[in-house]
Amino acid sequence: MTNEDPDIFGGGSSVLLVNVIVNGKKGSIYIDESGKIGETCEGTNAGLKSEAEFIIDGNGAIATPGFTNTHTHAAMSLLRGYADDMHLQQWLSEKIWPLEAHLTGEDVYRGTELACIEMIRSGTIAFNDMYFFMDQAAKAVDEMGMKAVLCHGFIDFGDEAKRESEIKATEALYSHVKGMNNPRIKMATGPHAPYTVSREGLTWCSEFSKEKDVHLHIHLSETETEVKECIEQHGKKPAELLEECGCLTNKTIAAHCCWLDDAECELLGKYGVSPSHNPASNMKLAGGRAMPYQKLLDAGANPTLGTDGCSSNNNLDILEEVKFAALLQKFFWNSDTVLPANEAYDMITSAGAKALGFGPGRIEKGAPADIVLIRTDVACNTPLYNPVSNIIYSCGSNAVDTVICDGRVLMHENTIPGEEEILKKASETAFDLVRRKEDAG
Ligand SMILES: N[C@@H](CCSC[C@H]1O[C@@H](n2cnc3c(=O)[nH]cnc32)[C@H](O)[C@@H]1O)C(=O)O
Ligand SMILES: [Zn+2]
Repeated sequence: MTNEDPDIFGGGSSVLLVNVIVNGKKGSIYIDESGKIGETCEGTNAGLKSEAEFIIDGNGAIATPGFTNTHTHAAMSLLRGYADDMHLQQWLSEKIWPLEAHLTGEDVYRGTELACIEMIRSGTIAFNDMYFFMDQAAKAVDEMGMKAVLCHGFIDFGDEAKRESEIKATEALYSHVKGMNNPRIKMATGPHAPYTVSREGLTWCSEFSKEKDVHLHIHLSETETEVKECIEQHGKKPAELLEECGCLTNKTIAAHCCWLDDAECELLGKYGVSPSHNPASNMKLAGGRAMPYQKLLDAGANPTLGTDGCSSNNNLDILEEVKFAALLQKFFWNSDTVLPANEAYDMITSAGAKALGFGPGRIEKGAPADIVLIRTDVACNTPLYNPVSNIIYSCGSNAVDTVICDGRVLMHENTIPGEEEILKKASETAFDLVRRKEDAG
Protein backbone atom coordinates (compact mmCIF):
# COMPACT_ATOMS: atom_id res chain seq x y z
CA MET A 1 0.00 0.00 0.00
CA THR A 2 1.59 3.26 -1.12
CA ASN A 3 0.07 5.05 1.89
CA GLU A 4 2.77 3.70 4.21
CA ASP A 5 5.59 4.93 2.01
CA PRO A 6 7.47 7.68 3.90
CA ASP A 7 8.20 9.39 0.57
CA ILE A 8 4.60 10.49 0.55
CA PHE A 9 5.83 13.50 2.59
CA GLY A 10 8.48 14.51 0.05
CA GLY A 11 6.42 16.60 -2.35
CA GLY A 12 6.95 16.82 -6.10
CA SER A 13 4.88 13.69 -6.74
CA SER A 14 1.49 13.19 -8.29
CA VAL A 15 -1.14 12.17 -5.76
CA LEU A 16 -4.65 10.84 -6.20
CA LEU A 17 -7.10 11.36 -3.37
CA VAL A 18 -9.88 8.81 -3.63
CA ASN A 19 -13.02 8.20 -1.65
CA VAL A 20 -13.44 11.81 -0.50
CA ILE A 21 -16.34 14.26 -0.47
CA VAL A 22 -15.34 17.09 -2.78
CA ASN A 23 -17.58 20.11 -3.34
CA GLY A 24 -20.51 18.17 -1.92
CA LYS A 25 -20.07 14.97 -3.97
CA LYS A 26 -18.28 11.65 -3.47
CA GLY A 27 -15.29 11.61 -5.74
CA SER A 28 -11.56 11.92 -6.23
CA ILE A 29 -8.97 14.64 -6.76
CA TYR A 30 -5.84 14.37 -8.87
CA ILE A 31 -2.82 16.47 -7.87
CA ASP A 32 -0.06 16.79 -10.45
CA GLU A 33 3.72 16.90 -9.79
CA SER A 34 3.72 20.71 -9.87
CA GLY A 35 1.39 20.75 -6.84
CA LYS A 36 -1.70 21.90 -8.72
CA ILE A 37 -5.14 20.35 -8.79
CA GLY A 38 -5.52 18.53 -12.11
CA GLU A 39 -9.00 17.08 -12.11
CA THR A 40 -11.72 16.48 -9.63
CA CYS A 41 -14.33 13.93 -10.58
CA GLU A 42 -17.04 11.72 -9.29
CA GLY A 43 -16.13 8.09 -8.56
CA THR A 44 -12.55 6.83 -8.30
CA ASN A 45 -11.48 7.53 -11.88
CA ALA A 46 -9.35 4.56 -12.86
CA GLY A 47 -7.59 6.51 -15.60
CA LEU A 48 -6.07 8.99 -13.20
CA LYS A 49 -5.33 6.20 -10.75
CA SER A 50 -2.84 4.56 -13.07
CA GLU A 51 -0.90 7.82 -13.43
CA ALA A 52 -0.59 8.79 -9.76
CA GLU A 53 2.58 7.97 -7.81
CA PHE A 54 0.67 7.96 -4.53
CA ILE A 55 -2.90 7.14 -3.73
CA ILE A 56 -4.49 8.41 -0.56
CA ASP A 57 -7.73 6.74 0.45
CA GLY A 58 -9.80 9.32 2.31
CA ASN A 59 -12.23 6.73 3.70
CA GLY A 60 -15.12 9.09 3.03
CA ALA A 61 -13.39 12.20 4.44
CA ILE A 62 -14.48 15.72 3.54
CA ALA A 63 -11.89 17.36 1.28
CA THR A 64 -11.85 21.07 2.10
CA PRO A 65 -9.60 23.88 0.89
CA GLY A 66 -6.83 24.36 3.47
CA PHE A 67 -7.38 27.13 6.02
CA THR A 68 -5.61 30.49 6.29
CA ASN A 69 -4.75 32.27 9.55
CA THR A 70 -4.39 35.97 8.71
CA HIS A 71 -2.90 37.26 11.95
CA THR A 72 -0.43 35.63 14.26
CA HIS A 73 2.94 35.93 15.95
CA ALA A 74 3.93 32.31 15.40
CA ALA A 75 7.01 32.13 17.63
CA MET A 76 4.97 33.44 20.57
CA SER A 77 4.04 29.78 20.94
CA LEU A 78 7.10 29.73 23.21
CA LEU A 79 5.27 32.17 25.52
CA ARG A 80 2.13 30.04 25.81
CA GLY A 81 0.86 30.25 29.38
CA TYR A 82 3.72 32.54 30.49
CA ALA A 83 1.49 35.49 31.44
CA ASP A 84 -2.29 35.28 31.46
CA ASP A 85 -5.25 37.15 32.89
CA MET A 86 -3.85 40.70 32.70
CA HIS A 87 -4.72 44.06 31.13
CA LEU A 88 -3.43 44.34 27.57
CA GLN A 89 -1.02 47.26 28.01
CA GLN A 90 0.29 45.87 31.30
CA TRP A 91 0.57 42.41 29.80
CA LEU A 92 2.61 43.73 26.86
CA SER A 93 4.84 46.19 28.72
CA GLU A 94 5.43 44.29 31.97
CA LYS A 95 5.50 40.68 30.84
CA ILE A 96 5.74 40.12 27.11
CA TRP A 97 8.13 42.82 25.92
CA PRO A 98 10.69 42.23 28.75
CA LEU A 99 10.80 38.53 27.89
CA GLU A 100 10.92 39.20 24.15
CA ALA A 101 13.98 41.38 24.76
CA HIS A 102 15.90 38.12 25.35
CA LEU A 103 14.66 36.31 22.23
CA THR A 104 17.24 34.99 19.78
CA GLY A 105 16.95 33.87 16.17
CA GLU A 106 17.22 30.25 17.33
CA ASP A 107 14.24 30.80 19.67
CA VAL A 108 12.15 32.19 16.81
CA TYR A 109 13.11 29.23 14.62
CA ARG A 110 12.05 26.72 17.28
CA GLY A 111 8.91 28.65 18.19
CA THR A 112 7.83 28.93 14.56
CA GLU A 113 8.38 25.20 14.02
CA LEU A 114 6.13 24.52 17.01
CA ALA A 115 3.54 26.95 15.65
CA CYS A 116 3.58 25.22 12.25
CA ILE A 117 2.90 21.86 13.92
CA GLU A 118 -0.08 23.31 15.73
CA MET A 119 -1.43 25.08 12.68
CA ILE A 120 -1.06 22.04 10.42
CA ARG A 121 -2.93 19.96 13.01
CA SER A 122 -5.96 22.25 12.65
CA GLY A 123 -5.85 22.21 8.84
CA THR A 124 -4.06 25.54 8.40
CA ILE A 125 -1.86 25.73 5.32
CA ALA A 126 -1.05 29.47 5.24
CA PHE A 127 -0.53 32.24 7.77
CA ASN A 128 0.29 35.91 8.12
CA ASP A 129 3.02 36.43 10.69
CA MET A 130 4.51 39.45 12.48
CA TYR A 131 7.54 39.03 14.72
CA PHE A 132 11.31 39.47 14.86
CA PHE A 133 14.22 37.38 13.46
CA MET A 134 11.95 36.64 10.53
CA ASP A 135 14.75 35.04 8.50
CA GLN A 136 14.57 32.27 11.12
CA ALA A 137 10.78 32.14 10.86
CA ALA A 138 11.21 31.80 7.09
CA LYS A 139 13.59 28.87 7.57
CA ALA A 140 11.03 27.07 9.73
CA VAL A 141 8.18 27.72 7.27
CA ASP A 142 10.32 26.53 4.37
CA GLU A 143 11.16 23.28 6.15
CA MET A 144 7.63 22.66 7.41
CA GLY A 145 6.21 23.15 3.91
CA MET A 146 3.58 25.76 4.78
CA LYS A 147 2.81 29.08 3.08
CA ALA A 148 3.36 32.34 4.91
CA VAL A 149 3.52 36.10 4.59
CA LEU A 150 6.21 37.23 7.03
CA CYS A 151 6.88 40.69 8.37
CA HIS A 152 9.28 42.24 10.84
CA GLY A 153 7.13 43.99 13.46
CA PHE A 154 8.12 47.64 12.95
CA ILE A 155 7.99 49.81 16.09
CA ASP A 156 9.65 53.25 16.30
CA PHE A 157 7.71 55.06 19.07
CA GLY A 158 8.57 58.26 17.15
CA ASP A 159 12.32 57.76 17.59
CA GLU A 160 14.37 58.39 14.47
CA ALA A 161 17.24 56.03 15.32
CA LYS A 162 14.79 53.24 16.11
CA ARG A 163 13.01 53.95 12.84
CA GLU A 164 16.25 53.63 10.91
CA SER A 165 16.99 50.25 12.47
CA GLU A 166 13.44 49.01 11.75
CA ILE A 167 13.81 50.16 8.13
CA LYS A 168 17.07 48.21 7.87
CA ALA A 169 15.44 45.10 9.37
CA THR A 170 12.54 45.36 6.90
CA GLU A 171 14.88 45.81 3.94
CA ALA A 172 17.03 42.90 5.10
CA LEU A 173 13.96 40.67 5.30
CA TYR A 174 12.95 41.72 1.79
CA SER A 175 16.36 40.70 0.40
CA HIS A 176 16.42 37.50 2.42
CA VAL A 177 12.99 36.31 1.27
CA LYS A 178 13.74 37.29 -2.32
CA GLY A 179 16.93 35.24 -2.13
CA MET A 180 15.04 32.19 -0.85
CA ASN A 181 13.06 32.19 -4.07
CA ASN A 182 10.31 30.07 -2.52
CA PRO A 183 6.88 30.93 -3.96
CA ARG A 184 5.25 29.79 -0.72
CA ILE A 185 7.03 32.47 1.31
CA LYS A 186 6.44 36.21 0.91
CA MET A 187 7.45 39.20 2.97
CA ALA A 188 5.35 42.17 4.03
CA THR A 189 6.00 45.40 5.83
CA GLY A 190 4.75 45.25 9.41
CA PRO A 191 4.06 48.62 11.03
CA HIS A 192 2.98 47.27 14.43
CA ALA A 193 0.14 49.72 15.13
CA PRO A 194 -0.78 53.41 14.88
CA TYR A 195 0.10 53.78 18.58
CA THR A 196 3.62 52.34 18.28
CA VAL A 197 4.67 53.72 14.88
CA SER A 198 5.09 57.39 13.89
CA ARG A 199 3.49 58.96 10.82
CA GLU A 200 6.92 58.83 9.17
CA GLY A 201 7.24 55.13 9.96
CA LEU A 202 3.75 54.36 8.66
CA THR A 203 4.43 56.31 5.48
CA TRP A 204 7.76 54.57 4.92
CA CYS A 205 6.07 51.15 5.28
CA SER A 206 3.29 52.03 2.86
CA GLU A 207 5.72 53.37 0.28
CA PHE A 208 7.99 50.35 0.59
CA SER A 209 5.00 48.00 0.20
CA LYS A 210 3.85 49.81 -2.93
CA GLU A 211 7.34 50.01 -4.44
CA LYS A 212 8.03 46.30 -3.90
CA ASP A 213 4.41 45.15 -4.39
CA VAL A 214 4.26 43.38 -1.02
CA HIS A 215 1.60 43.22 1.69
CA LEU A 216 1.29 45.50 4.72
CA HIS A 217 0.35 43.93 8.06
CA ILE A 218 -0.77 46.07 11.01
CA HIS A 219 -2.75 45.98 14.29
CA LEU A 220 -5.70 48.38 14.09
CA SER A 221 -8.09 49.61 16.78
CA GLU A 222 -7.74 46.70 19.16
CA THR A 223 -8.66 48.81 22.22
CA GLU A 224 -10.82 51.82 22.91
CA THR A 225 -7.90 53.56 24.64
CA GLU A 226 -5.70 53.50 21.56
CA VAL A 227 -8.52 55.04 19.51
CA LYS A 228 -8.96 57.87 22.05
CA GLU A 229 -5.21 58.48 22.15
CA CYS A 230 -5.00 58.55 18.37
CA ILE A 231 -7.70 61.22 18.20
CA GLU A 232 -5.91 63.26 20.90
CA GLN A 233 -2.51 62.94 19.27
CA HIS A 234 -3.38 63.14 15.58
CA GLY A 235 -6.85 64.69 15.52
CA LYS A 236 -8.17 61.72 13.57
CA LYS A 237 -9.35 58.20 13.99
CA PRO A 238 -6.85 55.35 13.44
CA ALA A 239 -8.19 54.25 10.04
CA GLU A 240 -8.14 57.87 8.85
CA LEU A 241 -4.52 58.17 9.96
CA LEU A 242 -3.69 55.00 8.03
CA GLU A 243 -5.41 56.39 4.93
CA GLU A 244 -3.43 59.63 5.22
CA CYS A 245 -0.17 57.63 5.44
CA GLY A 246 -1.09 55.47 2.43
CA CYS A 247 -1.46 52.31 4.52
CA LEU A 248 -4.88 51.28 3.21
CA THR A 249 -4.75 49.11 0.08
CA ASN A 250 -6.05 45.75 -1.07
CA LYS A 251 -2.73 44.31 0.13
CA THR A 252 -3.31 45.53 3.69
CA ILE A 253 -4.21 43.09 6.45
CA ALA A 254 -5.47 44.88 9.56
CA ALA A 255 -5.71 42.78 12.72
CA HIS A 256 -8.47 43.18 15.32
CA CYS A 257 -10.42 46.21 13.93
CA CYS A 258 -12.66 46.04 17.02
CA TRP A 259 -13.32 49.74 17.59
CA LEU A 260 -13.79 50.96 14.01
CA ASP A 261 -16.79 53.23 13.56
CA ASP A 262 -19.07 53.18 10.51
CA ALA A 263 -17.04 55.73 8.55
CA GLU A 264 -13.85 53.77 9.18
CA CYS A 265 -15.54 50.56 7.99
CA GLU A 266 -16.43 52.42 4.78
CA LEU A 267 -12.78 53.44 4.39
CA LEU A 268 -11.55 49.86 4.73
CA GLY A 269 -14.19 48.81 2.21
CA LYS A 270 -13.25 51.57 -0.23
CA TYR A 271 -9.64 50.36 -0.34
CA GLY A 272 -10.46 46.63 -0.27
CA VAL A 273 -8.55 46.04 2.97
CA SER A 274 -8.62 42.58 4.58
CA PRO A 275 -9.55 42.90 8.26
CA SER A 276 -8.42 39.97 10.42
CA HIS A 277 -10.92 39.11 13.15
CA ASN A 278 -9.21 37.72 16.28
CA PRO A 279 -12.07 36.73 18.60
CA ALA A 280 -10.19 34.58 21.15
CA SER A 281 -7.51 37.22 21.76
CA ASN A 282 -10.13 39.98 21.99
CA MET A 283 -12.21 38.05 24.49
CA LYS A 284 -9.20 37.01 26.58
CA LEU A 285 -7.78 40.54 26.71
CA ALA A 286 -11.28 41.95 27.28
CA GLY A 287 -11.20 44.28 24.28
CA GLY A 288 -14.81 45.19 25.02
CA ARG A 289 -16.08 45.14 21.46
CA ALA A 290 -16.20 42.65 18.58
CA MET A 291 -15.04 43.57 15.07
CA PRO A 292 -18.01 45.05 13.14
CA TYR A 293 -17.99 42.10 10.74
CA GLN A 294 -21.23 42.83 8.89
CA LYS A 295 -20.45 46.54 8.39
CA LEU A 296 -17.01 45.70 7.02
CA LEU A 297 -18.41 43.07 4.68
CA ASP A 298 -21.20 45.35 3.46
CA ALA A 299 -18.69 48.15 2.88
CA GLY A 300 -16.69 45.90 0.54
CA ALA A 301 -13.82 44.89 2.81
CA ASN A 302 -12.57 41.28 2.83
CA PRO A 303 -13.05 39.96 6.39
CA THR A 304 -10.76 37.08 7.38
CA LEU A 305 -9.79 35.27 10.55
CA GLY A 306 -6.66 35.13 12.70
CA THR A 307 -5.68 33.56 15.99
CA ASP A 308 -3.21 36.25 17.12
CA GLY A 309 -0.23 34.94 19.06
CA CYS A 310 -0.20 32.01 21.45
CA SER A 311 0.22 34.18 24.48
CA SER A 312 -3.16 35.86 24.05
CA ASN A 313 -5.14 32.92 22.69
CA ASN A 314 -3.45 30.42 23.83
CA ASN A 315 -3.35 28.21 20.76
CA LEU A 316 -3.30 28.46 16.99
CA ASP A 317 -6.31 26.25 16.33
CA ILE A 318 -8.21 27.88 13.46
CA LEU A 319 -11.19 25.52 13.86
CA GLU A 320 -11.62 26.62 17.46
CA GLU A 321 -11.18 30.24 16.36
CA VAL A 322 -13.79 30.08 13.61
CA LYS A 323 -16.41 28.81 16.04
CA PHE A 324 -15.51 31.61 18.47
CA ALA A 325 -15.91 34.07 15.59
CA ALA A 326 -19.34 32.80 14.57
CA LEU A 327 -20.52 32.81 18.20
CA LEU A 328 -18.95 36.10 19.30
CA GLN A 329 -20.42 37.97 16.33
CA LYS A 330 -23.90 36.70 17.17
CA PHE A 331 -23.53 37.37 20.87
CA PHE A 332 -21.95 40.81 20.67
CA TRP A 333 -24.12 42.20 17.87
CA ASN A 334 -27.20 40.54 19.35
CA SER A 335 -28.09 38.87 16.07
CA ASP A 336 -28.61 35.14 15.63
CA THR A 337 -28.16 35.38 11.88
CA VAL A 338 -24.91 37.34 11.59
CA LEU A 339 -21.80 35.42 10.38
CA PRO A 340 -23.56 32.20 9.33
CA ALA A 341 -21.52 29.02 8.86
CA ASN A 342 -20.98 29.47 5.11
CA GLU A 343 -19.57 32.99 5.60
CA ALA A 344 -17.38 31.85 8.49
CA TYR A 345 -16.09 29.10 6.20
CA ASP A 346 -15.34 31.69 3.49
CA MET A 347 -13.32 33.69 6.01
CA ILE A 348 -10.88 30.81 6.60
CA THR A 349 -10.79 29.58 2.99
CA SER A 350 -11.40 31.90 0.01
CA ALA A 351 -11.18 35.24 1.84
CA GLY A 352 -8.04 34.24 3.73
CA ALA A 353 -6.35 32.94 0.58
CA LYS A 354 -7.31 36.14 -1.27
CA ALA A 355 -5.96 38.32 1.53
CA LEU A 356 -2.53 36.68 1.33
CA GLY A 357 -2.56 36.16 -2.43
CA PHE A 358 -2.25 32.38 -2.26
CA GLY A 359 -4.73 31.20 -4.90
CA PRO A 360 -8.53 31.01 -4.83
CA GLY A 361 -8.88 28.99 -1.61
CA ARG A 362 -11.17 26.58 -3.46
CA ILE A 363 -10.81 23.04 -4.75
CA GLU A 364 -10.89 23.54 -8.50
CA LYS A 365 -8.83 22.65 -11.54
CA GLY A 366 -5.59 24.63 -11.81
CA ALA A 367 -5.68 25.87 -8.20
CA PRO A 368 -2.78 25.11 -5.85
CA ALA A 369 -3.47 21.76 -4.15
CA ASP A 370 -4.06 23.13 -0.66
CA ILE A 371 -6.35 20.41 0.60
CA VAL A 372 -7.34 19.15 4.03
CA LEU A 373 -9.12 15.88 4.72
CA ILE A 374 -11.54 15.90 7.62
CA ARG A 375 -12.68 12.51 8.89
CA THR A 376 -16.36 11.69 8.72
CA ASP A 377 -16.17 8.48 10.81
CA VAL A 378 -16.16 10.56 14.00
CA ALA A 379 -18.92 11.74 16.33
CA CYS A 380 -18.61 15.42 15.37
CA ASN A 381 -19.41 14.55 11.75
CA THR A 382 -22.37 12.30 12.58
CA PRO A 383 -24.85 12.86 11.08
CA LEU A 384 -23.46 14.65 8.06
CA TYR A 385 -26.32 16.84 6.83
CA ASN A 386 -24.11 19.78 6.06
CA PRO A 387 -20.30 19.47 5.97
CA VAL A 388 -19.79 23.26 6.27
CA SER A 389 -21.98 23.45 9.36
CA ASN A 390 -20.04 20.60 10.99
CA ILE A 391 -16.65 22.12 10.14
CA ILE A 392 -17.61 25.46 11.67
CA TYR A 393 -19.73 24.45 14.63
CA SER A 394 -18.96 20.89 15.64
CA CYS A 395 -15.56 19.65 14.51
CA GLY A 396 -12.34 20.19 16.40
CA SER A 397 -8.89 19.75 14.97
CA ASN A 398 -8.89 16.11 16.13
CA ALA A 399 -11.03 15.38 13.06
CA VAL A 400 -8.28 16.72 10.75
CA ASP A 401 -6.60 13.68 9.20
CA THR A 402 -4.45 14.79 6.28
CA VAL A 403 -3.07 18.17 5.21
CA ILE A 404 -1.66 18.97 1.77
CA CYS A 405 -0.05 22.30 0.84
CA ASP A 406 0.92 23.03 -2.76
CA GLY A 407 0.65 19.29 -3.41
CA ARG A 408 3.08 18.41 -0.62
CA VAL A 409 1.67 16.17 2.09
CA LEU A 410 2.39 17.83 5.47
CA MET A 411 0.31 15.51 7.63
CA HIS A 412 -0.98 12.10 6.70
CA GLU A 413 -3.33 10.01 8.82
CA ASN A 414 -2.58 12.30 11.75
CA THR A 415 1.20 11.96 11.45
CA ILE A 416 3.60 14.87 10.86
CA PRO A 417 7.18 13.73 10.29
CA GLY A 418 9.58 14.97 12.99
CA GLU A 419 6.86 16.22 15.32
CA GLU A 420 8.18 14.62 18.51
CA GLU A 421 11.63 16.17 18.13
CA ILE A 422 10.16 19.61 17.31
CA LEU A 423 8.01 19.62 20.45
CA LYS A 424 10.95 18.54 22.62
CA LYS A 425 13.23 21.25 21.19
CA ALA A 426 10.52 23.92 21.55
CA SER A 427 9.95 23.07 25.19
CA GLU A 428 13.70 23.21 25.95
CA THR A 429 14.00 26.49 24.07
CA ALA A 430 11.09 28.07 25.98
CA PHE A 431 12.47 27.18 29.41
CA ASP A 432 15.92 28.36 28.37
CA LEU A 433 14.49 31.74 27.27
CA VAL A 434 12.81 32.31 30.63
CA ARG A 435 16.01 31.23 32.44
CA ARG A 436 18.06 33.78 30.46
CA LYS A 437 15.61 36.52 31.36
CA GLU A 438 15.68 35.62 35.05
CA ASP A 439 19.48 35.43 35.09
CA ALA A 440 19.61 38.93 33.63
CA GLY A 441 17.40 40.12 36.51
N1 LIG B 1 10.54 45.28 16.21
C1 LIG B 1 9.60 45.18 17.28
C2 LIG B 1 8.97 43.82 17.28
C3 LIG B 1 7.52 43.79 17.14
S1 LIG B 1 6.95 42.17 16.77
C4 LIG B 1 5.24 42.30 17.11
C5 LIG B 1 4.90 42.58 18.53
O1 LIG B 1 3.47 42.50 18.69
C6 LIG B 1 3.23 42.08 20.01
N2 LIG B 1 1.85 41.63 20.21
C7 LIG B 1 1.37 40.39 20.38
N3 LIG B 1 0.05 40.39 20.55
C8 LIG B 1 -0.35 41.67 20.52
C9 LIG B 1 -1.60 42.32 20.66
O2 LIG B 1 -2.66 41.72 20.84
N4 LIG B 1 -1.59 43.69 20.54
C10 LIG B 1 -0.47 44.39 20.34
N5 LIG B 1 0.73 43.82 20.21
C11 LIG B 1 0.79 42.48 20.29
C12 LIG B 1 4.26 41.00 20.19
O3 LIG B 1 4.47 40.68 21.54
C13 LIG B 1 5.48 41.62 19.54
O4 LIG B 1 6.24 42.35 20.45
C14 LIG B 1 10.30 45.51 18.59
O5 LIG B 1 11.44 45.89 18.56
O6 LIG B 1 9.69 45.37 19.64
ZN1 LIG C 1 -1.24 40.56 17.19
